[in-house]
Amino acid sequence: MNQSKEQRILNFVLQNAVRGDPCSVMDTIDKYCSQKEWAMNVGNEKGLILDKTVEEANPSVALELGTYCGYSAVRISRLLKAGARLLTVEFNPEFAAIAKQMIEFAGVQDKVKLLEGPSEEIIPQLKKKYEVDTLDFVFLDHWKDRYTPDTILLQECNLLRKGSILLADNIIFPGAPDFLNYVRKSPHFKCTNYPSHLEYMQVEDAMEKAVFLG
Ligand SMILES: CNc1ncnc2c1ncn2[C@@H]1O[C@H](/C=C/CNC(=O)c2cc(-c3ccc(F)cc3)cc(O)c2O)[C@H](F)[C@H]1O
Ligand SMILES: [Mg+2]
Repeated sequence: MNQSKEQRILNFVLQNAVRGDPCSVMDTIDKYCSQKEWAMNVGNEKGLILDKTVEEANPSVALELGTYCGYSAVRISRLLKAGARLLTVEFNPEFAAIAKQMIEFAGVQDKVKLLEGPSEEIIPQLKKKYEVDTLDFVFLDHWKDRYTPDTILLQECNLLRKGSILLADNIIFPGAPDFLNYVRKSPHFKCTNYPSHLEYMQVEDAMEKAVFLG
């Protein structure tokens, strides 16, 4: 049975990256996906915007929606302070299995909890089952039409506090127009746009930061 692209990416990391070195894992994925097979990792250009936003948030508890191969889970968790944790949500079992191995190879498994299942089911469980009080940082990078319903669900579940920072990928390409509308029109969010480019391509893209005002 021939391998998936995601399996090929993982194998390339296992054979070429340095075990326990998150930057080496990120660089190796970026090398493979820019030279051999494109994949929807946030990449290094938008990754720098992600880094700066994580550093600004300095989260104790961070949430990622859409783990995929684990590139941004490694990227985010490498910046977390001692005792801080990232909860990352992925409902595709193949992707979850790849991401789990990627996270362990990078040596960040003690900071990352991969939650397998749909975000709409997991978000309502975060307080009771995963002992979350509120979220300091949320990275949205899953299906683009789910950004808005999940942002509303996070509020309904009382998971955001004054100053919680949301960062959304792919605002231009593939685009998340309803999310952009929702957060920019809402009196509960202060929004900032960060123009960038689609990962590994010279196509315009952007990220949107939305700070919850309470
Ligand atoms: C809905 N609830 C979910 N719960 C848990 N895991 C989920 C859920 N929904 C999806 N997942 C999981 O999250 C991931 C989904 C990522 C989607 N990302 C993209 O589509 C995406 C697409 C492009 C793109 C650009 C140009 C082009 F020509 C083609 C594609 C670029 C990007 O940076 C993206 O992020 C994963 F696949 C899915 O199982
Ligand atoms: Mg993306």
